[in-house]
Amino acid sequence: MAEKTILKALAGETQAVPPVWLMRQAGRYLPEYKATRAKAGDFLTLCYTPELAAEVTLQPIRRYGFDGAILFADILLVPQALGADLWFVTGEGPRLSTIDGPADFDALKPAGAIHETLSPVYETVRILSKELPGETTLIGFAGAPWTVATYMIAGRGTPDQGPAHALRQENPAVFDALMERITEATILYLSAQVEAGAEVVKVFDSWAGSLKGEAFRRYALEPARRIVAALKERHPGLPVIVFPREAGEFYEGFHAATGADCVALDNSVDADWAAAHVQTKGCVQGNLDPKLMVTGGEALVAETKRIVRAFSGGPHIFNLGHGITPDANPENVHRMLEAIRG
Ligand SMILES: Cc1c2[nH]c(c1CCC(=O)O)Cc1[nH]c(c(CCC(=O)O)c1C)Cc1[nH]c(c(CCC(=O)O)c1C)Cc1[nH]c(c(C)c1CCC(=O)O)C2
Repeated sequence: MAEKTILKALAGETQAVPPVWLMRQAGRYLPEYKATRAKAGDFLTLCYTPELAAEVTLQPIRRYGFDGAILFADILLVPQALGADLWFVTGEGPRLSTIDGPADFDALKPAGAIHETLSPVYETVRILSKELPGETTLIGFAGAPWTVATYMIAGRGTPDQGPAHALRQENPAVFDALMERITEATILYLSAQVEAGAEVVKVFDSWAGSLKGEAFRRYALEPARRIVAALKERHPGLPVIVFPREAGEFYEGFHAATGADCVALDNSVDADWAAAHVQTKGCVQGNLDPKLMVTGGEALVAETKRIVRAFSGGPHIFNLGHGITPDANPENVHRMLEAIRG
C-alpha cells in the first residue's frame, strides 16, 4: 500500500519532509477551477454535482501533487440541509435566511433530515476515494457549530459576528438550541463522509477568535470535544483536525481539551511559540501567511523554510494559516513546494 504521509503525521510521526496541502486549494486562483465552475454555472451547482465537484478536487492534486485532497463542498451546505435559504452573491459572498427568534429556529428541519440534501456530497467522496492516487489522503470537512451559527443568525459573513453574540446574550435558549442542532447535524454529516471514504475530517471554526474566556470554552471547545468524541466512537481510529482560527492563547491545551489529533494554526501565531506550547501535545498544521502566495519572492521561500524548521521536531502538516486567495499566483505554489520538498 502506498504511504500516506498525512496519516503518518496525524498518528504522531515526525517526518523529515512534512506532508503538504492548502486550505482552499481548489479555488479561483486556478484557471482550470474557473473553467469547471463556469461549466457548472454557479457555485452551489458545482458543490452538488458529484462529477464536477470531484473534478475540481482533483485539479490541484494533478497540478501540484499535494499529499492531501480536501473534498470540494462548503460549510454552508449544512444550514441549507437544515432548511435555511442559501445563495451566493458574486463578489460579495454567501447570503442566508436569518435566525432572529424561536419561530425561525422552529422552522428548521431535524438533524437527521440533512442527508436528503447532502447525499450528492457523499457521492463526491465515493468518486474521489476511487480516483485519487494511492498516496493522497482524502480529507472531509464541516464547519464548527459556532462558525456555522454566525452565518445562520446573521444571514451573511460579519466582521465581528455581532448578531450571533447578541442572540447568545439576549436569547440563550434559541442560541443553545441552534448550537445543539448544528452539532448533531455535523456529527451525522461527517460520519456519512467517513462511511463514503473520507480518511480524515477537519472542523473549521473560522470565527473561534471572537469567543473569549468562558464563551470560548462553551461554544468552541465543548462542541469540538463532542464532535470528536462522537466521531471516534462511531469510527475508531479516525483522525480529526480542528481549526480554531485566531484562538490565540487557547491554542495551548486545545488537543487535550477536544481530543483532536491535529490543531490547525492561523498565521497570527508565532511558529516557535506553537512548537513549544502546542506541537508538544500533538500534530500541528498551517501557519504560512496566505498573502505570501500573492507576493511570492524570497520572502515566501524564507518564511516557508522557517515554518518547516520551527516544526521539524514533531508531527507537522504544512499548510497556510487561512485559505489561498483568488489573487494568488499559481507559480508561487510551486516555489513553496520546492522550499518544502527540495
Ligand atoms: C467560512 C467558510 C466558508 N466556506 C469554508 C469556510 C471555512 C474556512 C474559511 O474560513 O475560509 C470552507 C470551504 N469552502 C470551500 C472549501 C472547499 C475545499 C477547499 O478548501 O479547497 C472549503 C473547505 C470552497 C469554496 N467556498 C467558496 C468558494 C468561492 C466560490 C466561487 O467559486 O465563487 C470556494 C472555492 C465561497 C464561500 N464560502 C464561504 C464564504 C465566506 C465564501 C465566499 C468567500 C469567497 O468567495 O472566497 C463560507
